[in-house]
Amino acid sequence: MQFTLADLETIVAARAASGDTKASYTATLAARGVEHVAKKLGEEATETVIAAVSQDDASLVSESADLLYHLIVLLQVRKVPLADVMAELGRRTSQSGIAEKAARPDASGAGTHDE
Ligand SMILES: N=c1c2ncn([C@@H]3O[C@H](COP(=O)(O)OP(=O)(O)OP(=O)(O)O)[C@@H](O)[C@H]3O)c2ncn1[C@@H]1O[C@H](COP(=O)(O)O)[C@@H](O)[C@H]1O
Repeated sequence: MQFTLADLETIVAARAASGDTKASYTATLAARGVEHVAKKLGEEATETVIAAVSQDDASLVSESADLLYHLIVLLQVRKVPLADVMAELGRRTSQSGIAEKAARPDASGAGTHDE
């Protein structure tokens, strides 16, 4: 069976709850709080961007895994279930991203999706 983000969320929740900062990187991150985890997530996002534009596929896969892991830890520290994120993504499948952006209250009708 394929490993899923929900499986990772279960592992991360258990490791964060363990408080075992000697044995668990997750526990170390969680103990340092949301601001530290958010900073790490930003660093991993930057490393993923660099891999995307200038490194090979293996590097992009590795940096993407780091990015998703740190996002799961951030959600855990904020006590936001991954299921809430998946439900939001599921809700969005009812329309295209372009239609969604045009329907926003602040949409001016000008501009493109790249802005
Ligand atoms: N998927 C991951 C995962 N991806 C990345 N990392 C860690 O994220 C860190 C990123 O490296 P960096 O160089 O950016 O950070 P660092 O310099 O090591 O750390 P800082 O001092 O900067 O905080 C490394 O220590 C990686 O080992 C992960 N650590 C844990 N997991 C998963 O979480 C599970 C539990 O891990 P522990 O909590 O460590 O038991 C593991 O079995 C994995 O399934």
